[in-house]
Amino acid sequence: MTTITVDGLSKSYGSTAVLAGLSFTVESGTVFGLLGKNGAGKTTTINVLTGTVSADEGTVSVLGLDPGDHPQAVRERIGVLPEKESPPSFLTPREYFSFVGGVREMDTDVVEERVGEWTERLDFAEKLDTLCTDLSRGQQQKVMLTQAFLHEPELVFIDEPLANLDPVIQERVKAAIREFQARGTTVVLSTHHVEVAQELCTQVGILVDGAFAVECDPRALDGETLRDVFLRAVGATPTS
Ligand SMILES: Nc1ncnc2c1ncn2[C@@H]1O[C@H](COP(=O)(O)OP(=O)(O)OP(=O)(O)O)[C@@H](O)[C@H]1O
Repeated sequence: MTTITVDGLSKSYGSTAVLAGLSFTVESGTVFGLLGKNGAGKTTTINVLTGTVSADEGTVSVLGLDPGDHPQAVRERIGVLPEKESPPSFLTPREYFSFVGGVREMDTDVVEERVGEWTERLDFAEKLDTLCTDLSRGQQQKVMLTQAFLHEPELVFIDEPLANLDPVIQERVKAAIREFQARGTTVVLSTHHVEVAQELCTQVGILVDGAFAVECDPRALDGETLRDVFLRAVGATPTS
């Protein structure tokens, strides 16, 4: 089943063309990696797919819906961890998850059970009643990851999943992403960590000049690393 279809997507901010005829599809159960240099348009692509930024041209379908026409319906069915986002400073993680569970119309015992699973997985149970403003950057990232997966959506968008996390927790997040993928969840992640993308993703697209210069399955590279493919795609010379 196809979860995302993008056809001829273009987006400019004023005179700055960011996306120019971007086309791709994402099948269900894929971990799709969006790669590209700073400013290549990864966040813009995610924003269009999640209905927070409108497309100038092209057609976009997410879970069978056009996020430009039905942003709320799309957002109800997806999980998102946006770039540079922090949990509300004035709430504790427990209060925030309760709020998110309410918006997601989840039963309180289901929220509690999932929060229990995630706090154990990411090792932050002792911080559940600390104001988010007093959490470290990594602890805030743990809270944001938890909220993105809390309602176990069929599609999750994550901008830099491993940002600020220590190596132990990074491994646990990777394991969680693989576990959700095995259950059929589709994950779209944007990252600068090409080694992580090579490890986790079943499909990647490298954005150059507003479209994918390369689209590949990083598990099927012929004796090359994804880093080499990336450097070549963006016009830099791979190191040996
Ligand atoms: N709201 C906006 N108004 C004007 N320009 C914007 C806006 N949002 C993004 N841009 C510009 O669009 C381009 C693409 O930005 P975007 O955040 O999508 O890139 P990115 O690939 O996610 O970058 P990075 O890897 O640095 O996070 C950049 O040149 C950015 O300055």
